[in-house]
Amino acid sequence: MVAFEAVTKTFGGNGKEPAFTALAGVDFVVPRGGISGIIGRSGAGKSTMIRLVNGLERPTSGKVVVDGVDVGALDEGGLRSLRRSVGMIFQHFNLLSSRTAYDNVALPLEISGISKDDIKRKVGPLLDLVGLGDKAKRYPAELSGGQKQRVGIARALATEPKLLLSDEATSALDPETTQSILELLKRINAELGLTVLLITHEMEVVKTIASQVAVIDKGLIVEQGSTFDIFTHPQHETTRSLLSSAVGVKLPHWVTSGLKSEPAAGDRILVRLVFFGDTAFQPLTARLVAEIGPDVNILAGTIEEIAGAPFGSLVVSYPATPDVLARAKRVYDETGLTTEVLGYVA
Ligand SMILES: Nc1ncnc2c1ncn2[C@@H]1O[C@H](COP(=O)(O)OP(=O)(O)OP(=O)(O)O)[C@@H](O)[C@H]1O
Repeated sequence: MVAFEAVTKTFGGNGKEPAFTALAGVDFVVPRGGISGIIGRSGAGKSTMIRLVNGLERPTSGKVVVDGVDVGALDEGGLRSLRRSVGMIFQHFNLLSSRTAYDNVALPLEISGISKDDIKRKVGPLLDLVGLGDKAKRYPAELSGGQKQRVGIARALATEPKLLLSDEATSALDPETTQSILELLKRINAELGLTVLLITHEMEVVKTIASQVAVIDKGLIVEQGSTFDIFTHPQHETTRSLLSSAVGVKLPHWVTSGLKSEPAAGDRILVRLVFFGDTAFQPLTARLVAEIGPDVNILAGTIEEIAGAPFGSLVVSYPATPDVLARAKRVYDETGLTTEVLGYVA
């Protein structure tokens, strides 16, 4: 649906200031009908990517292709029709405060020259779809953040786009409202078959709804793939650091403060066990205890859902003696459990 082909984008460079490279050669494909995420820190180049998709910027080199069309080569008329087929939602909703929810949703249809009757036929069902059928006459000031974003979503859908771009759409919302907006986006994606491309700095957002993700750092995609793979096997340092607060268990300070990289006699080993796929459904802790004996401590654990699949992580400790270590290894080898040695404690 969208393809970035060796895209670079530099800003400035024609006056006294040197040119700034916002995108340094990006290759990225957004499959049709899916939900894809681009995640990165502030200034990484996320918004620039979105602005290249809807033609607000042109690439310095390379191509951005949307639904078979080279966006950089479009004239004004071409850009207008592109923008009708690409909906957009924003962090701060961008609603007109002088217009009711109904009139905000109607705006893109008015601009397209659609008759009042046809607008009426469209706006009502759109407000129903986003759960605001009873708020048509409310002004933005009378709506909560989540409700405003629902109006934003209905407005973005008014021109029946094939692609929905979401620029930090949940960043200004509390966690509960964020979840409800993400659920709505998921439903729209499934019911309308709309392709969704979202940019965010929040791993939670990607984890909840995106089936594939690209991690951008200083204008380069450093890692991309299925959300589950990226979350469970992050390769790049930026991904690991973005993930650290979103996935897996946090060890208590009293554990981390005493952690050593080499064992001394009598120490215990701390191991993170990661469960996913087939291993998520096996009674592995019982097996571990049966094999090692009762001296297995569970220090922390969680099971969460990543892109719809279960992912568990459990931190255990047991004596770091050769005999126990060999028995534990046998369990891991036989079950295919993924493990990571975190260190040793006295
Ligand atoms: N029009 C512009 N002129 C000059 N520099 C720009 C322009 N637009 C973006 N940049 C620079 O390009 C870099 C990438 O910006 P971009 O807005 O794409 O980042 P981002 O990942 O979306 O960050 P944020 O999450 O903070 O919005 C930043 O350093 C920014 O200052």
